[in-house]
Amino acid sequence: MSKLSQFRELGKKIICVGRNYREHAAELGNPIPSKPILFLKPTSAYITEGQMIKIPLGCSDLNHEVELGVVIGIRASKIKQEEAMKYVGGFALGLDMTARDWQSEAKKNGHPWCLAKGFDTSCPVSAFIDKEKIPNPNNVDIWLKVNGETRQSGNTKDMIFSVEHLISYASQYFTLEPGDLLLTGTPSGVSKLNLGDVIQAGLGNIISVQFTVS
Ligand SMILES: CC(=O)CC(=O)C(=O)O
Ligand SMILES: [Mg+2]
Repeated sequence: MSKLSQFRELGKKIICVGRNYREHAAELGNPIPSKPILFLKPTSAYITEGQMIKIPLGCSDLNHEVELGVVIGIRASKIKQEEAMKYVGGFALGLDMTARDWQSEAKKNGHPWCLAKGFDTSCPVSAFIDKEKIPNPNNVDIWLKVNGETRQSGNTKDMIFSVEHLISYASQYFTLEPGDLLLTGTPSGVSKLNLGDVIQAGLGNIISVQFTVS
């Protein structure tokens, strides 16, 4: 697997992890999870560079969440943490775009986050990153700027649950298939976006992307 088009075409699922960084859980007033919090986005949420992030109709608080994405390379079901990296095909940078006003409302009412997290254009992604370029996914700088100003700056070493733990955990419940994308949660610094904002985000100097909000 060497091209983004492959993971988009093959990918059947976008599995996301919530509250995987203590500081992000704290900034939204959420408790620290004792096990991974998983949710799904539809693959219709994907966009790639050159496409615009659209503020969904009626949303008044669109937020950015920059995340390390793990692209599954080999079908995996009920695998152990120790063998998890064998199933990784590569990586990607992903943005878990979130309608925060809708998510807050859903949380208050005990409703699912489907609309708040899964609307069209809610999953901008980078090109596929070869596995060898990230020998240790649990120690990668991750950053995001809006109009040139740094908003998120973290490192995956601060994740509560490691990449291996997340893959193993998710595989106990979902069969992971080649091309599936696992978004591993966002560090602190999420903030509101406005029409015309330009987002730049990256993993250290391994990869960077740019998207405009329209
Ligand atoms: C509170 C959230 O939106 C959870 C989430 O997606 C995260 O990355 O953390
Ligand atoms: Mg997220």
